[in-house]
Amino acid sequence: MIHPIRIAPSILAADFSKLGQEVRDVVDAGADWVHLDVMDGHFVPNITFGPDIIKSLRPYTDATFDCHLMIAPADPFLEAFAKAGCDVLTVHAEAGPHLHRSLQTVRALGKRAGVSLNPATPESTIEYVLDAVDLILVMTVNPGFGGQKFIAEMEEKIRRIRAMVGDRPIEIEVDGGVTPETAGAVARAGSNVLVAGSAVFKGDSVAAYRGAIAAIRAAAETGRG
Ligand SMILES: O=C(CO)[C@@H](O)[C@H](O)COP(=O)(O)O
Ligand SMILES: [Fe+2]
Repeated sequence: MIHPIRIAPSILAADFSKLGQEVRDVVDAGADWVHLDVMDGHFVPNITFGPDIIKSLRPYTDATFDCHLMIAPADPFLEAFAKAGCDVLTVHAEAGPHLHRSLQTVRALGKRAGVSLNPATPESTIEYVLDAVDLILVMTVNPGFGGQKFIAEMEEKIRRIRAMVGDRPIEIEVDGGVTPETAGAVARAGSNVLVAGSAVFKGDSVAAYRGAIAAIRAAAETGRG
């Protein structure tokens, strides 16, 4: 199944003193989804925000809220993130021993279930949960921080995941170091949702956000062929 290219700016790189406005601006600038990086200082060495902040951002746009949960355990918090207005809830395969249960819980909450793999985690980890998954997020940096360098070895992993998914209607997302320079390769390998934090928010105006999103989208469309 061919999904559209979607650009999902990560507000991790936005100005935290005016997050609502940043969300509105980046959607006005052409973002398809808004990527929300939730970090707990335990699963990853950084802390960001939780469901209350996400709830406060919800009125600023109708765009899909793509919630990347870098927390362990995740299960006790899934309902709170669902109620906060997240549309996609992605848990890390490494975050707990009962991945299938986490994914079932997300779907039971009426949300799309995502699973994320750290760079060192092989795609075989998710082979037996594919029918419980709506989205696979391939980390192309080690999670925890924005502005890191894209790990090129992940292109092969995306390709293998694309083949493993087959005809299932699963979206493949890439996250970390995505720029107009790397977008073509990840789209060619088979991903369709491209997260970009610093590449978008390094701009200082809505016009700059629009230019960056358009450049990433154009590179992805060209790469996909
Ligand atoms: O999940 C993460 C980091 O853990 C990402 O979503 C980053 O926020 C992406 O930032 P850039 O690499 O695009 O600057
Ligand atoms: Fe992320």
